[in-house]
Amino acid sequence: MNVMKQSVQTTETILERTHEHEQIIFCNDPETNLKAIIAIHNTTLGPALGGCRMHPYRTVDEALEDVLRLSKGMTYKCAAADVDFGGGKAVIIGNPVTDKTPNMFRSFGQFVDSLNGRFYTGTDMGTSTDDFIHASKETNCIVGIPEAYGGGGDSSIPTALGVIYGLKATNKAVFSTTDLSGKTYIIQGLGKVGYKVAEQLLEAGADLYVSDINQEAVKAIQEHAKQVGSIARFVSGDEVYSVDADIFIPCAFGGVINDETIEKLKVKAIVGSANNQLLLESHGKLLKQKGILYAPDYIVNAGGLIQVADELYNYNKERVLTKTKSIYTSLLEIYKEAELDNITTIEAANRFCEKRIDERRKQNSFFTHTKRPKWSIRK
Ligand SMILES: NC(=O)C1=CN([C@@H]2O[C@H](COP(=O)(O)OP(=O)(O)OC[C@H]3O[C@@H](n4cnc5c(N)ncnc54)[C@H](O)[C@@H]3O)[C@@H](O)[C@H]2O)C=CC1
Ligand SMILES: O=C(O)CCC(=O)C(=O)O
Repeated sequence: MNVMKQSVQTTETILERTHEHEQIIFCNDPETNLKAIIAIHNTTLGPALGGCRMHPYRTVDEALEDVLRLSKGMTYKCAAADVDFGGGKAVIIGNPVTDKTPNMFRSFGQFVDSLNGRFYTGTDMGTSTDDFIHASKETNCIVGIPEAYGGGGDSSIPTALGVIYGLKATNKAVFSTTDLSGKTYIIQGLGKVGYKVAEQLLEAGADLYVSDINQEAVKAIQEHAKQVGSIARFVSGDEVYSVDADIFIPCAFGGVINDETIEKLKVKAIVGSANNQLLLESHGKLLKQKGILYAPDYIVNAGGLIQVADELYNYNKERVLTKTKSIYTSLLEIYKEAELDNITTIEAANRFCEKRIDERRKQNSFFTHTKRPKWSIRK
């Protein structure tokens, strides 16, 4: 009896905790050791679209928290980038270095397919385009696979480009120049996105501080720095927040901007690809009080989304580059609005996205005619 009561309460707690989301799918396949969660946050703008992360979460609770936050972020990212998709994301519980198998990703593809076009997915932290070649054998709802397999290719390339445009806009706002040289940047995470950002900054003549638990990536970027006559100094995970530099570029995990790290930060701005950089929205206020300009993560890192969304409309490289470039102007507009209304940059960005979603919800309020959705091109 007590056990029954407890389990009912637990279910209610989960429903309360996920009340902002439309649908949560828990996926278990003992044959392939797949344990995954797919979260669909909001499909007002279209079917959910968002990458799949693989991480050795310590508990299912930690994985659930991550996927809830990531999928909500995708709803805002889609609205800001003006693509007709909604917010969704997936997480696979496991170590990306030791636990991956092709069959695990085929199994994941089967779960995605069972959603019948409500969720499209591709790479994120801990997953690669190769993983999704396996998943794409089971479903058409995979994006970001190589062009040779019918996809648009590695989405971290436009993501990194978007970060560079974000850095130019922020340099313009803080230092009155779009020139990236002559400044020092701290990059946390030299993975698919961070490494490409580091290369482009070094080539532009910037000095870097870099931090990654993967020493191979650190060595490789230091070698690249030597070749182009710049410097990439290694800093440990503890030191990364207190380095005296101009801009902090988080390109690894979320929640890195919190009470503890804000106290240490000496930079003038934060512009990075990591999703959910602010542990809480209130940390945006603390940054503002400290005079640190925060570039909202989902504006800066939208390049990958722009590319994978475009794949679903018949991919066009020029269009992707033009839309990615517009991250520069979007960010400057957000900085301006935040200043005018004396609000934080994340408040200004959220307000813009919520307005766009509300307007679309109203437009969808009456039936016109049966139409084939644009996004079913590949069905
Ligand atoms: N791949 C993409 O196109 C997009 C990625 N993002 C976000 O950008 C971030 C990075 O994504 P990817 O580069 O794709 O991931 P990735 O898995 O390729 O790279 C992550 C890097 O962070 C490093 N790392 C892990 N723990 C660390 C720690 N404690 N300190 C320093 N480095 C650490 C890893 O060793 C790895 O080199 C993630 O938050 C992801 O959600 C956002 C939009 C698109
Ligand atoms: O970049 C991608 O492959 C998909 C978009 C996404 O998941 C993201 O922007 O976080």
